[in-house]
Amino acid sequence: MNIGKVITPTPGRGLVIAGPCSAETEGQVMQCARDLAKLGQVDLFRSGIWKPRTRPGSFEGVGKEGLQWLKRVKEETGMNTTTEVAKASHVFDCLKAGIDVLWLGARTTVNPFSVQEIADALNGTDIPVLIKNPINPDLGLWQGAVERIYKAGITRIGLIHRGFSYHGETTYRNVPRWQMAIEMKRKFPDLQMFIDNSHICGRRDTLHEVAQEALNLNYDGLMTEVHPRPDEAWSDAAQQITPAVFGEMLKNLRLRKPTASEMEIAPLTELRRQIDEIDNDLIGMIGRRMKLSDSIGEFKAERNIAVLQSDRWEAILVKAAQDGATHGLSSEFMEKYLKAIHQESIDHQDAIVNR
Ligand SMILES: C=C(O[C@@H]1C=C(C(=O)O)C=C[C@H]1O)C(=O)O
Repeated sequence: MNIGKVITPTPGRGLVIAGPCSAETEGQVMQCARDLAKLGQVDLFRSGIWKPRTRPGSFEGVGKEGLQWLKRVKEETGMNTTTEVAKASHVFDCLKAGIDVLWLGARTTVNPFSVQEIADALNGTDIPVLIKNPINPDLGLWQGAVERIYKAGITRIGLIHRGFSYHGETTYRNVPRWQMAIEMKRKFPDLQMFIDNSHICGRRDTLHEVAQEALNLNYDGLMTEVHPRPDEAWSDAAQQITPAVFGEMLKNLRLRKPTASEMEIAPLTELRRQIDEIDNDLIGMIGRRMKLSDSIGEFKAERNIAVLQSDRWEAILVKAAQDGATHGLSSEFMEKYLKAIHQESIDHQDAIVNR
């Protein structure tokens, strides 16, 4: 793949996409745009024109009319503009109105029919496209959307990480699952990656820390929802902030260098060698552990005993959580690590008892 940048990087600072969740009135859009333009750091002004809402009856966007407001934003402030498209007619309307960048929302990425419809509508154009992750943590859908848009001839594509829907207690509106984004960066190293901290957080007080985490992970920039009067916003009020608060946040974020010169990172060579050695030892030890599990599997096979032994497993989990804590390992990590080991151990024994 030969993919170009959606936004040309500005040395020394991260890229910034900002604007209200929804375009509500011309006045609201223009006020937000003027205040954001004053910050002098906004590369792309965002605003939802068509809003995919979970249930009917809530504000579903102003529609086509709002595109003219975005046009005015560009004329008056010089900022490029972007909005979400969810079907072919949206694409045509945006192209006609001179919108600079389009984005596919999470509810679109999740549906290959919709993505293909948009890809077909884009064919023959060269407008840049940003693709949000799908609602559910399915990397294939995110990857598939990139491939469909690329096949339509679009050569400037970027990714927006907006987190994943999660059923259960969490402090996030959409859990980040950073590993999913790291994996997408591995698959598509040329694509710019933006953090949509607004949709991950769903609230104002954690926006900064999530944006900073993304910069620590070498993201190219952020997309944040900014509203002149957040509390009065017609959609997603709880996660929007004023242009002034946003400006403060930008000031306090620290951009990290992607890497450093060979000479500067030379001291890491020895530490990395030691890590390689430990990884090697760990793999060897896990292999040995599986051999013991195989022997237990043989024993169970002979006597027709169940593979899963819940009491033993529970005892291992409890002890490991304590041991892990004494070595500074989080209980979340210990649990994930042991579950992976346990599953491999079960798979080994299954192969034996099913023989
Ligand atoms: C190895 C055993 O079989 C299973 C695998 C376990 C493990 O890998 O630690 C623990 C309990 C069992 O669910 C066992 O019974 O001890």
